[in-house]
Amino acid sequence: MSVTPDQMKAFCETVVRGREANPDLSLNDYLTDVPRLDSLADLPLGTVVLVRGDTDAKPGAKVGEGDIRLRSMADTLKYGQEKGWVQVVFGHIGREPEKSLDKVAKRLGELLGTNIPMIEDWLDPATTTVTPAVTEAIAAAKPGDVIVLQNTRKYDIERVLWKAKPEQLADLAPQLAKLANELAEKVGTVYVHEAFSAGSLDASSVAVPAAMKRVALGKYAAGEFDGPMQQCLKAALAVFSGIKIDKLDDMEAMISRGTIKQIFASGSLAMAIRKAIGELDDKPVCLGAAEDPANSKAPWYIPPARVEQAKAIVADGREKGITFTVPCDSVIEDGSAKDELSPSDQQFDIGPKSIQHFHDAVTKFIETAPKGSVAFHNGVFGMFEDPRFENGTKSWVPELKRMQDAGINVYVGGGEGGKALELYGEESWVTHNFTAGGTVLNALGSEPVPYLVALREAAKD
Ligand SMILES: Nc1ncnc2c1ncn2[C@@H]1O[C@H](COP(=O)(O)OP(=O)(O)OP(=O)(O)O)[C@@H](O)[C@H]1O
Ligand SMILES: O=C(O)[C@H](O)COP(=O)(O)O
Repeated sequence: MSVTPDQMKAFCETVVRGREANPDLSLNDYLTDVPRLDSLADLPLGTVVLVRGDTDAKPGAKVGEGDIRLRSMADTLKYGQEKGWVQVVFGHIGREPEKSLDKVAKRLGELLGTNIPMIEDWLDPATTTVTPAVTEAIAAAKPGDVIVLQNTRKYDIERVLWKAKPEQLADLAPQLAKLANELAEKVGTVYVHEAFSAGSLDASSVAVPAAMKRVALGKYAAGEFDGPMQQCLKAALAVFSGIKIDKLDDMEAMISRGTIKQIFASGSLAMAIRKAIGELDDKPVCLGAAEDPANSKAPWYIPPARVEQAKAIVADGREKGITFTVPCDSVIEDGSAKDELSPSDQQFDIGPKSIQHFHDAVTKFIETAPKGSVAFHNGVFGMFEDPRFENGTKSWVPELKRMQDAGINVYVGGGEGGKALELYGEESWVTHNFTAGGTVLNALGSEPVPYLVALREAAKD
């Protein structure tokens, strides 16, 4: 089966438009429609299977170090090995095109107890043609072998959909169709997605499935959606922090599901909520440099429209009986803490009063929430990579343990929040720490997970 440019355009439109394309579909609708790995059980020995892997990892010296995403792929790859498939794993590492998957291939080999070759140049970017190195390696492979293709982001085509508007898709579709058809023709027409964290609009995860005869979601990714994610859909407390202001959209979507009783907002994005509460309660709040239009390009800039959105969230939330807990002081550039920011101050962390405020709010949540309630945490409370601004995050992590010790089920949405847990606490302090930040927010929030949209579309035919 090959995909025409027009079909690719329509396929990518559905993925790029996301919720707008299918406003009535929930996460669970996507999960119902996407086939699972077991649906491929009938594939014969020697079938070549393209596996979009969770290769964005930093394997350390020993197994267990920096390779959680690679270990998460092991069950799916072992299943393929037992079936005697030839599995061709491809995926990205980091954002820089020159980064290499060499250590990833080596660690995957250690995990599977086999030698895994990596093909350095697998695509001719000038013609979007799969190279003979790939066809030769596949021809030489034995049933059960695994082959890794170098970092997909090495080739520009991988990232063309990232910022694409629907009206640009007609121009992009021919080359995307060529890529998908080349892989289908020269590698194989069976595609398994086992990259839970690959939430971007990468060609390998959202365009390539369009040319595939059979697609399936890998065992680990399916387990994360079917298990912990289902619990998070029932969260009573959601903690949103970090710098990405668009997390307000996800907060809104989580609230609309009706289970949230409390929102804690911290980090830079909390400033929008803090200002919104100030305006609603007639107690004006200055956000300092974060609301100065001169900084409108900065990632920590809070646009007026986001304050308006936050006002609507708080007003609507209060009507539903939801309480909002936000910081009441800030640590600024010189390391000092201030209750009120002046126009030139930039917030880098929450201050000591806020740390106490969140501690007290956790105490109240523990006292009032029934045992077995769910708390979901995303992000970090300050620029924690700099020791001067780590206190807010460092003091928050033990609060997760305090909740878990009190019988609350605590889920951490990966990303920087997951890193902070590793740094200031232990995995055992929470019920589950996801291996991905963006995917978890997509799944719980306002937009569907792009690869689930693509798999669902591909499975339709
Ligand atoms: N004032 C601030 N408050 C919070 N984070 C900040 C602040 N200033 C800078 N940052 C940086 O922002 C990053 C975290 O923000 P972000 O919203 O990206 O969270 P994340 O956990 O990476 O998100 P995701 O869960 O989506 O992966 C950290 O690297 C942190 O240092
Ligand atoms: O680390 C991650 O969150 C995933 O690998 C996705 O990476 P990306 O945000 O660079 O697409």
